[in-house]
Amino acid sequence: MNDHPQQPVSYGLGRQMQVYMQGLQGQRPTLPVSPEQLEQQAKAQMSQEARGYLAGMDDTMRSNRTAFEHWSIVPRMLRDVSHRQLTTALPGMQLPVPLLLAPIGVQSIIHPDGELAVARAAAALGVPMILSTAASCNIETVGKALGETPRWFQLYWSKDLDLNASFVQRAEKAGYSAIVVTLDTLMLSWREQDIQNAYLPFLLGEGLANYFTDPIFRQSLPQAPEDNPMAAIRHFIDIFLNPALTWDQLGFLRQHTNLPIFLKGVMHPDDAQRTIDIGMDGIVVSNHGGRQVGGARGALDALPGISAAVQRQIPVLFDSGIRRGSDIIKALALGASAVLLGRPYIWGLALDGQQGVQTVLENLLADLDLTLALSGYSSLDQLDASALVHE
Ligand SMILES: Cc1cc2nc3c(=O)[nH]c(=O)nc-3n(C[C@H](O)[C@H](O)[C@H](O)COP(=O)(O)O)c2cc1C
Ligand SMILES: CCCCCCC(=O)C(=O)O
Repeated sequence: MNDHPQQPVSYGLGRQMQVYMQGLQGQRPTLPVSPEQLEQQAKAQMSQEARGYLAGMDDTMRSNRTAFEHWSIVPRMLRDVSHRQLTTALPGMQLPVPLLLAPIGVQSIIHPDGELAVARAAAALGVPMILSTAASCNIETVGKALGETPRWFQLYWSKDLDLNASFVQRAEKAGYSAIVVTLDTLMLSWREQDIQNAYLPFLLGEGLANYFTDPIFRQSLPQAPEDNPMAAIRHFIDIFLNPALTWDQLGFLRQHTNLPIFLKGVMHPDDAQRTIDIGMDGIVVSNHGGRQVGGARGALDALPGISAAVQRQIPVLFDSGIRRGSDIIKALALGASAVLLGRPYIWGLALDGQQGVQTVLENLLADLDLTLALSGYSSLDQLDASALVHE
């Protein structure tokens, strides 16, 4: 089954046959295979607060999905797709698959093992993970759980420059190989469900592991967070909100790390050009999964214009609305080098911890591998806009 050394048996045909063979022994998949059913089942077992926090603006999330529906793959036939290549090259690194786990904060509200369960699943499959600044488990502990698996660190740029530098240095020391600075969350949006539930996990001290373990953060407090958590939370809120941030301040990061720096949340070609002008290494086209700007453009609709502006000078990554293998193919054909998976792995986490995340990833990679082959492509670099029509 696995005659190609670069392809683990769990992709494509291997995964498909494994599931059918288990069916012959009376076993059914433990998690829903369809993303829609997975979402429904996961939400049904979450607390109202966790479900509300995971939500986004309905209209922007709908735009994200509609954008995918307007592009169709045009399959090509008889092109020998017996050996597929899912690796993708980014500056200074080779990714085993064109997929990374998007930074998602405060996973302890979804499952008690949170980011650790996700890291173990990522490590089992070699899928790179991006750890959020607002994680419920710290940079070093998650780094250890990942072993040799590639990991990136997502930075929320706070008002405290020394703290930003400290986070990046900790990430570098713990083996993280890129920094992702998120631009679209300098403040939290008007989140209707959270407001209705009067719930924000950070105010309960959740999702602050990186802050509470940081020497720079700790030295700004009157007392240690363990002794006076409310003072620590108040200081966090004070420095987190940073609406005054501008492009010219990002250069500071360059002086503090040699790691590649990606800017996440770019939705306009001029902002993509600005990213190149200030010497950054990559872009993540994203509207934060429809969580920040209501009435915003679907992220995939922004991708062709940004790819055209960037002209492959730096890699363009993509997220917001990836649910199936065909979605990944569409994003890659429109110029992305890789995609970030958001909520689907969190639904797997909610339903079955580490195993749930692993199953979601195995299914998605199998779907990607088969859809790529059946569309007539054997490697990702063959994909371009000619693989699609817009209708
Ligand atoms: C509950 C939740 C928390 C998130 N936390 C972060 C975060 O801490 N940092 C960040 O850059 N993006 C965060 N994101 C955005 C994701 O990285 C990603 O952009 C988004 O989930 C992609 O959309 P999708 O979920 O529709 O695939 C979060 C998203 C969700 C759903
Ligand atoms: C006040 C802390 C906000 C952290 C934001 C985490 C995030 O990106 C999201 O909820 O979305």
